[in-house]
Amino acid sequence: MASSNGRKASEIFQGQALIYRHMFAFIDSMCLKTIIELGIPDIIHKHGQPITLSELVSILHVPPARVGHVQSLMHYLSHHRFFESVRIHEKEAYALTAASELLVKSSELSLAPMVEYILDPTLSASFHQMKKWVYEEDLSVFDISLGCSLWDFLNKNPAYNESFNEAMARDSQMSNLALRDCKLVFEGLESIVDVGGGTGATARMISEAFPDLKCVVLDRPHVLENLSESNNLTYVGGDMFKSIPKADAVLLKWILHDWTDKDCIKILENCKEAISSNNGKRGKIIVIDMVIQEKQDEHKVTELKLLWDVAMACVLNGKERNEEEWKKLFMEAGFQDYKISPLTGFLSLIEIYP
Ligand SMILES: C[S@@+](CC[C@H](N)C(=O)[O-])C[C@H]1O[C@@H](n2cnc3c(N)ncnc32)[C@H](O)[C@@H]1O
Ligand SMILES: C/C=C/c1ccc(O)c(OC)c1
Repeated sequence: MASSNGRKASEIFQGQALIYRHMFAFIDSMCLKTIIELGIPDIIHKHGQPITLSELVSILHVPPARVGHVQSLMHYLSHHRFFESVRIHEKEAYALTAASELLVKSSELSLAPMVEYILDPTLSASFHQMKKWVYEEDLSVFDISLGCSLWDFLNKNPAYNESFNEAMARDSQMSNLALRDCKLVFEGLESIVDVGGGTGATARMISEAFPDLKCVVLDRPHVLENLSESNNLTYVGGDMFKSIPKADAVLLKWILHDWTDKDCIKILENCKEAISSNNGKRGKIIVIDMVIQEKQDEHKVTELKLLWDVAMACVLNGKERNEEEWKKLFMEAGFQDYKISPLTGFLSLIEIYP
């Protein structure tokens, strides 16, 4: 059977399925948010073994009439590997997977604060402004819906500021898992400044792994309130567009994807200035960010990187870049050479040399 436009019906139905998948993608987000709010990963974790539906709904005090709905939620999320469905004593039970272990709030690696931050209704509702955003030069979806940039919004709202910083720190804990093995990257350095280093989750790990390396975190003053310094870890409030403390190396983790090419070049020039006066030693910039590699990467990995690209474009007019785009930035900022290495599943580590 062919339709009037000549496509096979089966192809048309695939198109329909793709539309329905994307139409309901926000319900994926809400399912994720809901299991965190209900504390289901925490309950299974505390249970110490796979939990049956009846045990789960009893702990949650779910009214009998709603048990079937909780089952639907668990069935759907098990299909997506947030839970593993196993049988114990002839009954279906749910176990944690690698993904839901990361949603246990007490876990050192919990990403629950990241999900809660991203899915806050005020922030996520801003994405309804994407049509306007296409036409408004220079405005982010936040500029349109909240009347100010993300950074100004965070400055004005301490609760959001704290939630954002916590979300970013959680991501840094994750990349620390890989970064702590990159000893060669930090070898020979006497000092490093983590520009836009947030509350210092990355710098703290580096300062502990390298007790002789002097680590400085530069960030907006609002981010740095009430943080405790150590022997080799200090915090400086400031603006990376104005000046960056001098050091042998500069770390930029998840900074450049927040900014336009023009802003990135300014930041990189300031970084170059910061590493310029270390007694003839060859300093470097260490960038941790995504590199879009459509040819090498698995389809799913590229899908995630391209989704981040759209997200960063919406929230900050930023972007994720492919190697060519990165190279262009580095050369325009006056650097000679760079080396890209894989870090986590989707973040790369790029060393840039003057
Ligand atoms: C996406 S977060 C990344 C934080 C941290 N590097 C990480 O990966 O977890 C970007 C950081 O840049 C900081 N930032 C934004 N504008 C800045 C500026 N003008 N000077 C210094 N830091 C800035 C923000 O406060 C925030 O901590
Ligand atoms: C809703 C805003 C989220 C957000 C903003 C800036 C970032 O760099 C980021 O990635 C880690 C996420």
